[in-house]
Amino acid sequence: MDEGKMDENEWRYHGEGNKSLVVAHAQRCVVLRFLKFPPNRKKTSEEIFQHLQNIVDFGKNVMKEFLGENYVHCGEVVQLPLDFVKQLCLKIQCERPESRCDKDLDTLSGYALCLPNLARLQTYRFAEHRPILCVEIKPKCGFIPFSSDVTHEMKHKVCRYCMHQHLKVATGKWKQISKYCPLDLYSGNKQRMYFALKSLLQEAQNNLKIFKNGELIYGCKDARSPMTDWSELAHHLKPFFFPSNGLASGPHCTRAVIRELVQMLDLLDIEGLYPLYRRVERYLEEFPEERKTLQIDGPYDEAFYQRLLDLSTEDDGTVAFALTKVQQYRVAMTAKDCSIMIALSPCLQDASSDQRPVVPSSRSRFAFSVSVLDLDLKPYESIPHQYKLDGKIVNYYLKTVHAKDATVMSTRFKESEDCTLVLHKV
Ligand SMILES: O=P(O)(O)O[C@@H]1[C@@H](OP(=O)(O)O)[C@H](OP(=O)(O)O)[C@H](O)[C@H](OP(=O)(O)O)[C@H]1OP(=O)(O)O
Ligand SMILES: Nc1ncnc2c1ncn2[C@@H]1O[C@H](COP(=O)(O)OP(=O)(O)OP(=O)(O)O)[C@@H](O)[C@H]1O
Repeated sequence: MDEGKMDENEWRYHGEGNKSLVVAHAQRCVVLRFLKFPPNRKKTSEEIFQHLQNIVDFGKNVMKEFLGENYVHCGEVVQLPLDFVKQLCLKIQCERPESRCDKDLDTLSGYALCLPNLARLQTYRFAEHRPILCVEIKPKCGFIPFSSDVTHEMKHKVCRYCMHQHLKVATGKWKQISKYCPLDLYSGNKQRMYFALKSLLQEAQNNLKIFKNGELIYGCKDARSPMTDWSELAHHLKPFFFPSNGLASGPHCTRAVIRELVQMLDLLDIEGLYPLYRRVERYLEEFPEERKTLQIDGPYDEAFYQRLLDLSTEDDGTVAFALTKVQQYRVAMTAKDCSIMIALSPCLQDASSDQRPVVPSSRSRFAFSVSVLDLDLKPYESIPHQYKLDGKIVNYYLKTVHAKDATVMSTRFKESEDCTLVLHKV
């Protein structure tokens, strides 16, 4: 990319989350990922550069180690002409979903991340004439906490995602409860995985997006503008799968990535972690200058990674123990909130001779690539928020859903809500 000759007309809005906004190049397989901030919270250019560089280092030194070299694309920090960024920001503003406009794209620093466009195939040079389908799933936390610090019995039965659904609908984030449960998707049981994918299709929320040739064709921008028309989706998908019947590769690829268990670095659950966070906090209040030595805000280097590998849960009362658990928790939180992109492109019968990974479905064959994205380390400061939110989710669930079920129909809870059940009624 020639940063000296940037033209906003060559870029189009691609998507955004809570903290960053992505634009894709119209011809080339690259995207630019910009940070976003609330209007009154501006950061200096130097802080933004450091933040982006930390994201790259964390991807390189930590997440590649946990998830595998092939699945993590760290990209690089680029400096862009401020004029280009300002024009681009104006150009894409009308395409942004209303619910995301509480934060502004950073147009002051000129820094962004340049990454491969993961909605395209990553395993070989992209041939422009081939159609590409890409499924993006944000699976969320796929296990029930096993820590003895958990105080609510319900957390051993109903997973955080399923409980959180009730609070999200009550607060108007989404209109209806999704039947998707991450434990189904991660189960390895075909029927449960099928149910999970079907439920994602029925109620995509921010957990499922489908792109065709890089354009979003299925997904939910926000509760106000759902974009989930099944017949339109079928129309888009038909050329990919007809005459074979059924999606072939998604769950298998996903499972290969998920098997790595990074999420389970959350060994103590937020309930067990919070007192350790407080211990680190007390230490930092006394010795603020130690923040750097403890690598709270980076650098996320090899030494940082090595310390994450200590899985002991025996608390010797030290700050070092507390710090290790805090850093492991931050990594687990990151893995619980990342997305997986599976790009698929139909290929010819002899494609295996090109040494591309190929998924055979009943009739068609697909070259594919799998990538994990949004691997920014969760901030240390978000731990108190996590602690409060956890209590809020469980209490809301216990007060409303479970209480109602217990009085109206005592057996209904077990049948409909228990995430540890193996089979679903379909
Ligand atoms: O807490 P959760 O589970 O609601 O996750 C938040 C996500 O909400 P979700 O439930 O997936 O709709 C939330 O996603 P949305 O903004 O709702 O699309 C963010 O990913 C948030 O991360 P961050 O604060 O931007 O780093 C996520 O916050 P973290 O908990 O990962 O810090
Ligand atoms: N390298 C990439 N290639 C293609 N699309 C991407 C890439 N990176 C991000 N995207 C798209 O942009 C969207 C927003 O990116 P991302 O999830 O990183 O945002 P975020 O604000 O950091 O997320 P969160 O809401 O979890 O904080 C993704 O859902 C995905 O569709």
